[in-house]
Amino acid sequence: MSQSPDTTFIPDLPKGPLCRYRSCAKFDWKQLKVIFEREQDLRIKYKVWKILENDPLFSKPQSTLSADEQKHLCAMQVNRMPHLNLIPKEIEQKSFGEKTKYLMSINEALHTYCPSLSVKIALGVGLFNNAIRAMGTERHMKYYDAAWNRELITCLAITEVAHGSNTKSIRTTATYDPKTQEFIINTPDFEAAKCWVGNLGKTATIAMTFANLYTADGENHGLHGFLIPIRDPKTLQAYPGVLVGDIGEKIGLNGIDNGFVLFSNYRIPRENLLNRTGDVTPEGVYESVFSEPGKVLGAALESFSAGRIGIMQESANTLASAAVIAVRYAALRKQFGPEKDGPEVPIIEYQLQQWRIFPYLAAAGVLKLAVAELTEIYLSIIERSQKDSNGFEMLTQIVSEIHAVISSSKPLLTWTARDAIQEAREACGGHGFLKASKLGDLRNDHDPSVTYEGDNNVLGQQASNWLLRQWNSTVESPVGTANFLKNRGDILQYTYEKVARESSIESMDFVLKCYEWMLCYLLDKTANHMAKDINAGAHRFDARNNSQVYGARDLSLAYAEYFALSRFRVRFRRLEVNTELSQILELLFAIYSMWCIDRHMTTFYVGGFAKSAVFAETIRARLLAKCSELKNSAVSVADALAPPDFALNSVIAKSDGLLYDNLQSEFMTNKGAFERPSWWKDIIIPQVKSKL
Ligand SMILES: Cc1cc2nc3c(=O)[nH]c(=O)nc-3n(C[C@H](O)[C@H](O)[C@H](O)COP(=O)(O)OP(=O)(O)OC[C@H]3O[C@@H](n4cnc5c(N)ncnc54)[C@H](O)[C@@H]3O)c2cc1C
Repeated sequence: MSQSPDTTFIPDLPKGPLCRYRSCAKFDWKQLKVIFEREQDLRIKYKVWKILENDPLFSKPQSTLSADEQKHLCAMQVNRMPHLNLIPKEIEQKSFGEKTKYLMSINEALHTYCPSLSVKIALGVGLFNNAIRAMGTERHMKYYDAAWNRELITCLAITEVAHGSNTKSIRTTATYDPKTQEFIINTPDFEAAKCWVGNLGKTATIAMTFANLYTADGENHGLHGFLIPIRDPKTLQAYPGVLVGDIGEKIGLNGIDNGFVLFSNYRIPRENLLNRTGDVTPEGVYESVFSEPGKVLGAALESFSAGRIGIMQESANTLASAAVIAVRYAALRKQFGPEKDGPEVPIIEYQLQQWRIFPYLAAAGVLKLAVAELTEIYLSIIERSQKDSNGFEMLTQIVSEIHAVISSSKPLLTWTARDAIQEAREACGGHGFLKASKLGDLRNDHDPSVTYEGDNNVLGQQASNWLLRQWNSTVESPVGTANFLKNRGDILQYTYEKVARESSIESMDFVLKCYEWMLCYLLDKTANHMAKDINAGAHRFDARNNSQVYGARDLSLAYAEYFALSRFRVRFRRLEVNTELSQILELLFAIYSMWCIDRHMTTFYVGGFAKSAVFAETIRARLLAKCSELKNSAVSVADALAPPDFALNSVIAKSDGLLYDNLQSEFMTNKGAFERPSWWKDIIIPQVKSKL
């Protein structure tokens, strides 16, 4: 066994009522924490949280701010960033992968503190600069530096009023004028106005905008990225020809100014075309490294994968926060007891409560590790592509598998977090509905992540399309996520009895074999369904759309779960940890995987994998037994997943466990709690003289 990592930088937790359960755990929660997250990443996060906690600009507002106040505060906080020295100079010497990982850790820490803040920075610096790297050339590096130094406020404008998911139908035009060597940007009508663009509403000074590139001969060369000045950076006044505004208050993320813009024959220099994949000569001749315009768009959009990975990391943290709040609360909250006048039982003791919240705690642990694995794979591929002289071409080839993993995993992560928040809200009863519980803010700020950077239901189809291509031709899986498909003949013959004979149901192998069967079955079913429709004369488009429900959609999600579970196993096997840590990790795997299989139960029976009730009964009994086993360790697992109190910021889940003291202080000090309302006179009914 290797030496234990240093955990002394992780602050101890205060003693208090949670120690009743903490003392039952057999493992060291800090050691578990550095399994969920690398020591160096955690150090970065703790540093960020400490800096924010000590800066008054980041102290929590006493009351809910208006949308405009939130935007103001968030923009001020963004401006404060360079002065906080979060990024050391040495980072420039690090490899691309290490540097990106460093920035990702900062992003995660900021996101846990305030999603608006991290998204605003990610849009304004991270995504913008990634896109410049992927689509721009040397002449655009000045924008890269300016965005990094906050001299420019940037945004990414893809979506239009009438087109979001279907980017290919975007209608903004950029027509080249060889006489002046400029592009003329035009919005044909309101439906083609760019909209929902983060940072654009009130602040952006430049927009990376996707528009159809037309040459003077009238030919459309497809979508390209353009750097379009929006506002004067000195005055924030919009330039003539640019009609820009804010779309108004949203359900959450109101620290970000989402905006719309219409361009009226607005001219920009030729050099503002991001020309890594396609260019226009000064004379007006279009040149592209790709023969098909569609490929240009695909390659360009691929640079947004890093954003989706960021969303997954953030969602894993949101999922963890929701589970932590629910678990700590359940350990402290008591309701009912066996004896009429006897002591009450903490609600964590109830099987129903365990079954509702422990799968999310387990999911947080498993998915955190899976996302870490995916991040490593992704960064290593990008690094390889950058070293290769023909990097872009290579990236577009290898990336299709990673794209499939990302396209299925982003929905899995964001939906699991969404569901965890709601279950946690209910699991914390009325107090969970208090704004100070944080669950409402978690919900509202997390919610759009199922839509942006690719709507989950649309994105998932890209994964199932890739899987179907593997199924219908030779399997090409350089990352190895679908190599098992080569063995489809045998796998389709699997039954529960056969798999259970070969692999103990306690083992990770058992779970992965169940998944391999399910994926082959869903692929077979979906492919046959499509083929049948096409043979009957249906258009391919309709055949694909009509094979989503109970087919391709389930396939995509199951593939993401399979990826997460199999990468967890890879990481688990690599770990050199003591028995106690090993056992708790296996327990989390067992709970999450049994819970997932239970949710796919219909498929296992419809597809003939299971025939008698034994399979369902075994899975469910095991899920309940494992939840019960986790009960005494759940608080410590939650501690290992939890950010510090400052970032978690939930009055019902502080690490001191003083639930009612903290609630009392919240009730007693909330602004205006004891004040007569200013409008009291409006509700006084004039007293009629008593007739008595
Ligand atoms: C908070 C927030 C921030 C955003 N920030 C930005 C930004 O900075 N820049 C930017 O350009 N955009 C941004 N967007 C826009 C975002 O990218 C789009 O909303 C997203 O791509 C989805 O597009 P849409 O809204 O047009 O939905 P649509 O594509 O119209 O989808 C509507 C519904 O139809 C379903 N649907 C669509 N097609 C199919 C199909 N083929 N099969 C089955 N179902 C289908 C979808 O699943 C969805 O439920 C942001 C959005 C939000 C909410």
